[in-house]
Amino acid sequence: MELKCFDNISDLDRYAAQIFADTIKHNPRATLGLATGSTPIGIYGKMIEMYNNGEISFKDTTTFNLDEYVGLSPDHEQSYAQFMKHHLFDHIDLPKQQAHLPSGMVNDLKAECQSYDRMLAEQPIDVQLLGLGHNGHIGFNEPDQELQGGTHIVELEEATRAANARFFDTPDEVPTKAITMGVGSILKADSIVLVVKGADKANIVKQALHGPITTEVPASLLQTHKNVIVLVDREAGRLL
Ligand SMILES: N[C@@H]1[C@@H](O)[C@H](O)[C@@H](COP(=O)(O)O)O[C@@H]1O
Repeated sequence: MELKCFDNISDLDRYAAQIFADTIKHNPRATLGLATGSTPIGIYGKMIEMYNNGEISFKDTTTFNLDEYVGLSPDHEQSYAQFMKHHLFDHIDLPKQQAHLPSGMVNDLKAECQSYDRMLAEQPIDVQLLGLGHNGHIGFNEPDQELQGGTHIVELEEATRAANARFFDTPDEVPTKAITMGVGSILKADSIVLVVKGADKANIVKQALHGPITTEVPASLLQTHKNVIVLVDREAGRLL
């Protein structure tokens, strides 16, 4: 695992975006694993700048997002589908049919999980972007006695719902379930970029990187991957 600590958030965001840009330059047909949450917003901003400068094009890339809420339509303002449109997809040349998010709106969620896994198997992820939940979750893989390998439906922890309530009008509106890529699928990515920002994540990032490998801290399983780069700001990195 490689660790890089940044004094300046803009430098961190540029560094992360450059990893994705380099991947696309090396292979214009690359498959990118994308994440939501507040952490990647600045990174997407830098990717858009690079696209606008003519440095990169997404026209032949494929993207897979980690997760989506169950019960929110892709038009809902707080759906991850809207998040991605707003923060990245509407500003770049990625063809719509090459941008994949699991759907939390279909009747047969089990079939949706299987179909997402099939697509992931056909187009393995070259580089996966990850944020970190306060409880150590990655995607929406919550701490548990066991973790699932493939895409599955998860019951969100109250703490996770509370953390994400800031994006909704009222806390009750935060969905109770999500569909998420499993830890197994995340670990299949060729390389992983874990980004952690803010003092409130200092403790959990320390546990994830230096604590025991345990399903109770899903991000700790990243210690088993051969090619992970961890980018932290000064506050998040203060205990490392
Ligand atoms: N499912 C997402 C995760 O993919 C994300 O990493 C996490 C942290 O979010 P933030 O970056 O806003 O702290 O929140 C959500 O629960």
